Parts: sequence; C-alpha cells; structure tokens
Amino acid sequence: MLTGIHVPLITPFDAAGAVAVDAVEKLGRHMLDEGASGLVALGTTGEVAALTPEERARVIEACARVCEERQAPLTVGVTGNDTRTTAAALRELPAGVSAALVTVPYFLRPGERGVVAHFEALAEESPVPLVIYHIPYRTGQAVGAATLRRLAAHPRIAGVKYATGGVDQDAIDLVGDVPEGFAVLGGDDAVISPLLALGAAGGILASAHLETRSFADLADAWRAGDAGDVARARDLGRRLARLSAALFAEPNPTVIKGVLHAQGLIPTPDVRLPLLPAAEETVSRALAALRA
Ligand SMILES: O=C(O)C1=N[C@H](C(=O)O)C[C@H](O)C1
Repeated sequence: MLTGIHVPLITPFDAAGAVAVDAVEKLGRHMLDEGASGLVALGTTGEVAALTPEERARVIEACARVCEERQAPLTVGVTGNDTRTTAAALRELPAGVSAALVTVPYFLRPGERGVVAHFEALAEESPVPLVIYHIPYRTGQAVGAATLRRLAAHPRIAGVKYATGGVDQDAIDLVGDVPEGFAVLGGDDAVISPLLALGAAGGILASAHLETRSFADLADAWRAGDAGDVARARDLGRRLARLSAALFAEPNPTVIKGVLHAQGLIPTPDVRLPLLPAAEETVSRALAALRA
C-alpha cells in the first residue's frame, strides 16, 4: 500500500529549453534521501501537458533509475478523458513503474456511473495498480465517498489522491472508514495536516520538494499519534501549511521551480507556456517562508 509522502517531481529545463534529465535524477535522489516514500513522474507539477511523448519517456526512465537504486515506488501520471486511449497509455507503461495515477475523466463530466465504468475498464487492462486522481476543481466531475468505496473494492485500484480543495464531508466519510488495502493520499498541500490527522495514509504533494524531511515527519507523527507526536504534528502542520500557501501563490509549479533554482538544485526556473515564471517577489516570499 502507498503510504507516506510522495513527491510529484517538477520537470527541470536547461538553458536551451530541453528537459534536464541529469537534474531530474539529482532531484529525485535528493527527495528520497530526504525522507520521501516515493516519486511521482508526469503529474500536473511535472508540466506533463507541455512535454512531448519522447520527453515523457525520458522523464519516466530517469525516475525509474532513481527509484530502482533507492528501492522506492514510482507512480506515473496518466491523464485522459477517453477510456480507450487512457487504457492504451497504461498498457505502454515501461517496467519499473509501481502504480499509475489516473485522473478522473475531465471536461466530459460522464457522471459517477461513467467514472466507475471508466476505472473498472482501466483496472482490467492496466499492468500496474491504479491510484484515482480526484480533483473536481480541475476535472469538473464530482465523485462521492460511496463511489470511491465502490472503486476501492476492485483489487487493482490501490488508492485515491484526494484533492477537492479542502477537508469535505466525503473526505471525512471515506477516511473515517477506509476500505482494506486502499490508500487515501492527500493532494491539497495546505490541508494535508488535517487529512493526515483524520487517518489518511500520506500525500502526493508538490510542496514536499522543499522541507521534504518535515513533510515526512508530519506524516509519521500523525500516524504514530501519541500525545507528544500529536503536539509536534500540529505545530509542523501549521508551519508547512504557511509554506504551501507561499509556494502556491502563483500557478504550480512556477514558484517551486523558482525556489529550487535559487537553491541551486535545478539549472533554470523555466516553465513552458501557457505557464509563466513566477514573479521575483513571490519567489522571495516563498524563500522567506522556508527560512521561517
Ligand atoms: O502534480 C501533482 O501531483 C500535484 N499537483 C497539484 C496541482 O498542481 O494542483 C498539487 C499537488 O501538490 C500535487
């Protein structure tokens, strides 16, 4: 089962605008050495929509090398709003991938019955277990706790990245009684602490590029849950929520890239259109939040 903090890696670009594969590997190793439980390639944070198929393949290869070296799980993002092409993308996943993070079909709004049929069909074809990426403010499709519970009954559906923008009633219902073997992973950085407090197994968090060790400690502290740990988790959670707010002050991953570049961890802070680089003062504020 996926637990702990998984980092959806940014895709660094070099000065010529190409994917900096060496920097992907360096960053991936750094995240795992700092306490991340696993890596996620080709998430929204990885600017997947702006990468060519060849670039996507090179990013997956680089992450797979690092994860194999460190014996950590690699989850790969697979996005599509049509079942056949999403199934084809899943079938093409290379060796070394542990799970696929599959977005709820976006824009079409097929209804919850359609969502169930989509994921059940994909689960039958996928070579790896699926993690449902539920993010209704991007997809436009609601998925309630009862539907997620029904999908959790499928042996090849391993979890959900839950990102509804807050801790809502469905999150409380689901985390209050998590189906056996199903991982609820938080996907809204600023509210990861309350979700972990309720019993989530971990998170897939872009913010964990920074303060990776503290995010991992936060997950461990809520899981351990004795009095000392709870007090520590509460303080850590408050501090990391402020950091996440600073990192998400402009569209993700522009601020994170600015900060990683300022720290010398990636060759440029560049992003691809339609994203624009974060303003200098936004990056400075995030660096100040980190120092605090
Ligand atoms: O790429 C991801 O996975 C994530 N994307 C979210 C977003 O960009 O809105 C943020 C989350 O931390 C992880």
